[in-house]
Amino acid sequence: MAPTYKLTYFDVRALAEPIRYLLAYGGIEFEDHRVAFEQWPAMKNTTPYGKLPIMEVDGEVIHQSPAMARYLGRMLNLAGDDEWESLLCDMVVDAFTDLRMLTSGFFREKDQSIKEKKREPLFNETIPFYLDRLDKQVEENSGHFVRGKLTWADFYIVCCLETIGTTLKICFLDKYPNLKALTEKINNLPQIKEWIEKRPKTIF
Ligand SMILES: N[C@@H](CCC(=O)N[C@@H](CS)C(=O)NCC(=O)O)C(=O)O
Repeated sequence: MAPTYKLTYFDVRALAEPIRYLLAYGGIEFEDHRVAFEQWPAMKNTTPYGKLPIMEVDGEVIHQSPAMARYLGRMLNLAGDDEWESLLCDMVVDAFTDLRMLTSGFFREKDQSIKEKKREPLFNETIPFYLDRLDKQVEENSGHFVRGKLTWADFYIVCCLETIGTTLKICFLDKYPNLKALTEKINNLPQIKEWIEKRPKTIF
């Protein structure tokens, strides 16, 4: 019997969307469980590290969005062709995560004066620093992050870049043609197009 998959996250795209993309790409049926923010405090301590997303695979709980994406990537032959290429996927996702942590820290910052201090260096230095490099990596790897091959790193980064753009209200892709082309390539895959059409419409 095929394993069962239940993905639990908030009713947003953000860190669950790469997982949803990969499940959709693989034609894997899954329960897309969305928790209301008001329900979360009561649920937090029932999760392994007090965070979402989590995914139940045949009832076993797994967590950490990059680990989940990597797991699905291996299952779907989207982790490169050998250990080295698998490492290349991990490295670019980990580098991207450094950026993501900074942008999500900014987005969540409640103290407006701290937020304003962080704004200029984040928008004018940090984000361009990372996006220049990510764009160059795609250019040098024939349109993907790893050696011209479709990998889970493409899915992970394309989805999370979209969230960075939406949450920080910035349209940066026009400045980064290789990231833009990769985003269009992923979003135009037939399974992903179908998922985008049917997924719930959410704020980010
Ligand atoms: N490293 C984790 C981070 C998970 C994470 O930060 N989740 C946030 C939502 S994006 C969360 O659960 N926030 C609620 C909380 O911390 O109480 C991953 O990649 O899955």
